[in-house]
Amino acid sequence: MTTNAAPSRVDQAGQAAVRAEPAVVIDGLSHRYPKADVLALDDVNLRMASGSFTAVLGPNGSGKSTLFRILTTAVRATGKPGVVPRVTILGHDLRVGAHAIRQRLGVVFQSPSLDSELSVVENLRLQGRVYGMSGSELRRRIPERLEAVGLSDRAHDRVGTLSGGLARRAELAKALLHDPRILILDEPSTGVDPTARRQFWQSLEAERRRSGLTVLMTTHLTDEAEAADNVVVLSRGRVVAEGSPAALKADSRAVLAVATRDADALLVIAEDLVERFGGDRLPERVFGEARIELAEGAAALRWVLDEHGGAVRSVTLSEPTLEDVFERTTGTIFTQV
Ligand SMILES: Nc1ncnc2c1ncn2[C@@H]1O[C@H](COP(=O)(O)OP(=O)(O)OP(=O)(O)O)[C@@H](O)[C@H]1O
Repeated sequence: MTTNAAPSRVDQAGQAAVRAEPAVVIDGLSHRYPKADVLALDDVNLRMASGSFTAVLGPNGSGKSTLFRILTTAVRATGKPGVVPRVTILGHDLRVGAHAIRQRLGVVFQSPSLDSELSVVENLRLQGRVYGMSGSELRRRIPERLEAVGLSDRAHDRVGTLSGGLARRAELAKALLHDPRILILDEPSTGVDPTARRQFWQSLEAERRRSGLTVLMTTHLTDEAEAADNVVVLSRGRVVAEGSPAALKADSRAVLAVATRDADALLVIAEDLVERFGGDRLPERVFGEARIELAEGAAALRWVLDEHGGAVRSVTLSEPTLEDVFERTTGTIFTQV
């Protein structure tokens, strides 16, 4: 018998538990490329809440693309001896549920995946057929998606004639065509100018608000990572930092940057600063400039000017940025590739 009674406490608790279930659960994920004998991922553990936005930052070779390939089901994780990785996406185990996962996953690749000889609409029709969409469904969805990414007026143009930024938005329309629950993007703004990047992100944000999409993105750009709910920093296949951008910066100390006229003087000042103020020297971004992360920034700044004012060309004290967090945790200079 069915009733219209309000859900019991147990039902409500059960529904809340379902809602609270993370969209992505990664436990003990390792991957070794057997031929090269490279351990590209080493015991990665992550949770992605449903509807959240996670950015994966890391230097070249840190394992970002490997993580992307595994989560998009293109590569099967090898694990490590004695440890079977467990990856669950929308409740499906990646090892046995890859087909079900693909139906609910949208993917934006770093390199173009659209046929440049076909129009935007023709590309989307092809994509729709891959997902088994019917004619009427496609006729409804394609204009909807093109409008969402601001490409309605270019629908019948050949993809090869679009600017880099518009082509990226066409890629986004393609990835969202089948209404996925999770969108995974691999460095989506590589080579795109700042205005086009902003438009791409506005389209994606609008889609997130509309549909509650869960987003995972690998990136080299800290300004993109700033917009994420959770930032994961990868280095040599391991997660070396994780948290909201604000929490990651709050865990870091102020950064004092000192430049001198003379390289020997710089060495002396940097060593003294580390010894006196217990700072950590960050990788050198600009030749002849030492950057030191320390707790007593203001006192250190005064000390540099009092003791070494004559040798100093410039000295600045800044709040930590995500670049600083990246450099401290990976030991690698942050480069915008
Ligand atoms: N197909 C492959 N065969 C062998 N080794 C690989 C393969 N792909 C990646 N690797 C190695 O695995 C490690 C991680 O590479 P991966 O491409 O995942 O890093 P990444 O963070 O995406 O780097 P990038 O930013 O340069 O794309 C590197 O040491 C890389 O050389």
